[in-house]
Amino acid sequence: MMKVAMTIAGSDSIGGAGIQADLKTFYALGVHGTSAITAVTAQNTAAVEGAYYLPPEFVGQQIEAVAKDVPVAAVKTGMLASADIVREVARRVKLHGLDANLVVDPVLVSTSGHLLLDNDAVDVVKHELIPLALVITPNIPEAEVLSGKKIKDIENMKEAAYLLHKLGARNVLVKGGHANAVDVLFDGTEYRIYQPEVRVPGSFHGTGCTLSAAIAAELAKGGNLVTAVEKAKSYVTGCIKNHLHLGQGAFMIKH
Ligand SMILES: Nc1ncnc2c1ncn2[C@@H]1O[C@H](COP(=O)(O)OP(=O)(O)OP(=O)(O)O)[C@@H](O)[C@H]1O
Ligand SMILES: Cc1ncc(COP(=O)(O)O)c(N)n1
Repeated sequence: MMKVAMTIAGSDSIGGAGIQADLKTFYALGVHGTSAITAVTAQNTAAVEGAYYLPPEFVGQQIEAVAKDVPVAAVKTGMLASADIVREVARRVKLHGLDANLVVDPVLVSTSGHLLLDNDAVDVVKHELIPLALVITPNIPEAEVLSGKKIKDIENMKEAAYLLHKLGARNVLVKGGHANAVDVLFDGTEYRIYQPEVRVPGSFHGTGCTLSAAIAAELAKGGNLVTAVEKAKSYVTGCIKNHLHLGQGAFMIKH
């Protein structure tokens, strides 16, 4: 039977990141994609021009409608917008037993520089959502904010992963797209280094969303985390290699 994955994230009108990237990834990797939208953004490859947050209880209602109807094998979270939405998502994850394969992408700021999570929500993500996660997938700036540690090299990525693991996530993947595209996975005991097949020059929109959605898709199909990350990295590298120059800002990756 086809496996079901869910994304809890924001809508991106230009179709490169957020819910749109996640559903394309789920489709490409052969799982049925479902969604709970947290916010609707008016954005393009150059800027986020506006963001409209949905009421937290309506985010919860979307999760409930899906979870009571189909078996959700894996979930990823992306843009969560406000502290109250984060609290509602954490509550629903527990209520519907969605934490076994929960991938938390702690999205803070867009590539174009817009805040996608209110400042007062950062502590709620740290203390209420991250402890439920099978894996969290911060990029370097997010790992710096969440761990309080400056990151300059792979040793620093390992140190940040170690500190973030203490928040209660079962695994931590620090992504190196903002450096040399080497990613570091820490499971509490061992560090694994994922080398990119190639580091493509340029700035890309939606790479992090795509990677976390691909990890969720591979987990939904029954893979373990180490191979799910490996396959997800290879999927996102392929999308980056096939990028398109559609807009005025960051490149659009191609699924
Ligand atoms: N230029 C690149 N070439 C190859 N791989 C890349 C490149 N940029 C990012 N990646 C890979 O893409 C994945 C996403 O990492 P990245 O650090 O870009 O996340 P992010 O900053 O959250 O993404 P987003 O642009 O969606 O915010 C990682 O596996 C990273 O190594
Ligand atoms: C709705 C939404 N979710 C996530 C991102 C992050 O992606 P990026 O860092 O590539 O801008 C985004 N821009 N918009």
